[in-house]
This record gives sequence, C-alpha cells and structure tokens, in this order.
Amino acid sequence: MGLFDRIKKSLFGKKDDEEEKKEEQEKQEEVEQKQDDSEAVAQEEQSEESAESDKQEETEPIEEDNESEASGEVAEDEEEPESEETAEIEEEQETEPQESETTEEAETETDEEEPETEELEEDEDSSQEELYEKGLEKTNKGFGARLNAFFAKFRTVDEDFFDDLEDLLIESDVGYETAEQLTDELREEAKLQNARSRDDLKKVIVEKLVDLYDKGGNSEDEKLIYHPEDKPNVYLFVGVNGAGKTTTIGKLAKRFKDEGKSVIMAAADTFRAGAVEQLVEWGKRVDVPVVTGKEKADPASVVYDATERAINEKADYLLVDTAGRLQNKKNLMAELEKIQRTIKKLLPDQPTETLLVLDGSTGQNALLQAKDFDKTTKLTGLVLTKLDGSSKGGVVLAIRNEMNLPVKLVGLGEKAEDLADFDAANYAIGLFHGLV
Ligand SMILES: Nc1nc2c(ncn2[C@@H]2O[C@H](COP(=O)(O)OP(=O)(O)OP(=O)(O)O)[C@@H](O)[C@H]2O)c(=O)[nH]1
Repeated sequence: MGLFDRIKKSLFGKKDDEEEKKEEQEKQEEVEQKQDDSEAVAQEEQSEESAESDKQEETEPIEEDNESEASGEVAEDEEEPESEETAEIEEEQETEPQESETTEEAETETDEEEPETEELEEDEDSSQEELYEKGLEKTNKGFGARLNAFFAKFRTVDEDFFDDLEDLLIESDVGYETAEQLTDELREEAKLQNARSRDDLKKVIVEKLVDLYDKGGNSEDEKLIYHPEDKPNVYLFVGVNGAGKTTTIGKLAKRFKDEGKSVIMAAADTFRAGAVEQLVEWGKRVDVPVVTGKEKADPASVVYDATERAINEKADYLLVDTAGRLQNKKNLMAELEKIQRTIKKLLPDQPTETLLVLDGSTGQNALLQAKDFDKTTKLTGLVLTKLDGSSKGGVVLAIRNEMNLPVKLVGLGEKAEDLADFDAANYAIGLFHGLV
C-alpha cells in the first residue's frame, strides 16, 4: 500500500467508509423510489382498466354493478393503506439490515482480497503505528490539537487565514523559513484544488504536511545501512551532551540482538565518567559486551581496542558512543576526526553510519545543531530522540525541509523498545489521528 493510501485509510478511512455507506443507501432509496413509482403507474393503469371494464359492464344488472363498485372500493380502500404501510415497513426493514450487510460485505471483501504475506506486513505496520501513536501522544495533543482548534475557528479562506496558519507553524517549532515556504505552497495548493470548505482545507494541509514528512518519498534511503559482507558494520554516534546517544545505542543493541546479530559497544565518552557507567549498564541489560578504557583515556584508543575485538570476534555490529562536550567545539571536532581515522586504519570502508543524535524536544535548537555538525563532521543520517517529550512536533518538519540528511531513527520513549525507524506515514498518523 502506498504512503498516501496508508495515511488516507488511517486518517480519513472512517469518513470514506461512512460516505460509501451513505452513497449505497442513497442508491438503494433511489431504486426503491423507482419501484414505488412503477408500482404506482401500474396501479393507475389497473384502475383505469377497471374503470373501462366498469363502463363496458354498465349494461349488466345494477346489483352486480353495485357489487363490482363496492368490491372495487373495498379493494381500493384495502390496497391504499396496505401499500403505504408496506412501503414504510419495507423501507424500515430494508434500510436496517442493508447497513449491516454493507459493512459485513466490505469486511469480507477486504479479508478475501489481501494475501497472507500482506497480513503479516500489516501486523508489523500496526505495531509500529501503535508505537508512534503512543510516543506522539503529547505532540498529538499539542501541535495536532492546535491545528484542529485553528480549523474550528475557520470562517473563510483569505490572507488572514494563511497568516494565522504561518504563526501557528512557527509557534510549533517549524521555524520561520519552513513555515513561510509551507504557507506559500498551501496557498497555491488550496487555489489549485479550489479548496473552500473547512474539510477541503484540512485535507490539503494534512496532505502537504505529510508530503514534507515524507520528503523524497524513498524510505529505503532512510533505513540503517548494513553490509553483511563487511563485518563489523561500525556505527558512530555523535551529538551534544544529553541528546540521547547512549540510550539510542542501548536500544539499538537490543534490537540487533533480538534479530540474532552479534553486537559490541564501545564507551568512547571517556570525558564523562557517568557516560561509561551508563553504557556498561545498558550492556548488562541487553547482554552485549562493552569495551571501556580508563577514565580520561584517549577515546581513540578505546575505539581502536573495540574495533580490533569486533574484527576478531566477527561481530555484525560495533556501536561507538562518543563524548558530547569538550572544552571547546574545535577539540570535540578534532576528537571525532581522530576516532574516524582510527577506525579507518583497521577498516578502511568504515564507519558504515555516522549518526548525529539530536534531542527533538529542543525545537529549533536541534536544527541549529544539525546544521553546525553537518559542516564539520561527515554524517550519514540523523536520530531524533525524545519526540515523546515534545508537544510541538514541528522540528521534524524543519529538519526534513532544511537538511539534506535522512532521519534514520526516532526515539519515542525511554524504554529499550521505544526506538523506531523513521516512517513518514506513521509519524503523520501519530500526529493527526483522532483529529482529522
Ligand atoms: N523520554 C525520552 N527520554 C530519552 C530518549 N532518549 C534518551 N532519553 C533520556 O535522555 C537522557 C540523556 O540520554 P543519554 O543517552 O544519556 O544522552 P547522551 O547523548 O549519551 O549524553 P552524554 O552521555 O552526556 O553525552 C537520559 O535520561 C535518557 O533516558 C527518548 O527517546 N525519550
């Protein structure tokens, strides 16, 4: 199923079903009306015929004439209320069971149409969808609900409408540049689609937002890279203090372990003692070995040891945690470069991934950090953490619009399983469900 189909099914699906049912009912009523009409015509013709035969029978005895008139009246008296009542009853009876029949039919049809493999994929899809729904609850109640309240106030599509929308997007961390661009595009799109009603506009706006979340639309580019022939696949995690590097590495180690892969972690954040302990703790929790060094040891030496071990043990993955803050930015960048050089000494094609971890709840600050790191470190993708802690949600849009880097993972909670591949459809569903 395509991205828009999935979103449409999930967000607008109920409405579409209702519309379909309504159309079905209207069609049925039309058919009944036609039947009634033809019955009425038939009745008229019949009464005309009987009137004619009455005329023909005028010559016959008066008694019989009376009888036939009487019987005609009785017949008419009986027929009329009967046909009205029956029509009413028929209508009542027919509409009710038909409604449930339509639903049943629709359900059976979809059941029959979809092959088993798709059902399994759908199961996976729905568990990811649930993770997003749960993780984005706060954003849904914040950004999503603000958007909904904005529509509730909707009167007419004019310049004020688009100005207010732009303000709302800026307030929701979308950022000035993206908000302006988005509003301009929406103005055009609304004109193009001749969207005038509240529902039309809502659809145009949600579609446009989803389009931006899906930027490029090629989710394959957003998947974490894994080369089975290139073991170990080294993933280097960079980012400022507290962004969620250690937590993301722990969560990912669990995921890979659960997939049956062998994993080693390297605690190269020797700058902060607590960071090493934290990774060791994750190692115990998910049963993955952690290579550590002495306090304040050269992080590159820890990475060297860990890379050697990963090569010797033919590990599938080596996940490297780095320091978030040094005395100054220049030192931090120099340290990251040294780590990259050290890995390349042993494995020239590594690291497979250099992922910048950003705290998604810091809004525009996350975007600034992304731009900053992107200038100095060769990155392959982004990880947006703590999206469960943000009621704004706009930063994802800003990052998608202003960065040429894929968002590969999102953190949707503190638990080991609260890490998901970024998925535009699930993100949009989590953000807008219950609102559109
Ligand atoms: N709610 C929530 N909390 C998260 C998420 N990811 C990380 N955290 C929390 O954020 C805090 C900081 O995470 P760390 O993994 O220690 O961050 P770090 O980047 O390794 O920080 P340093 O080790 O200081 O460089 C911890 O309390 C984590 O539990 C997430 O997706 N959701």
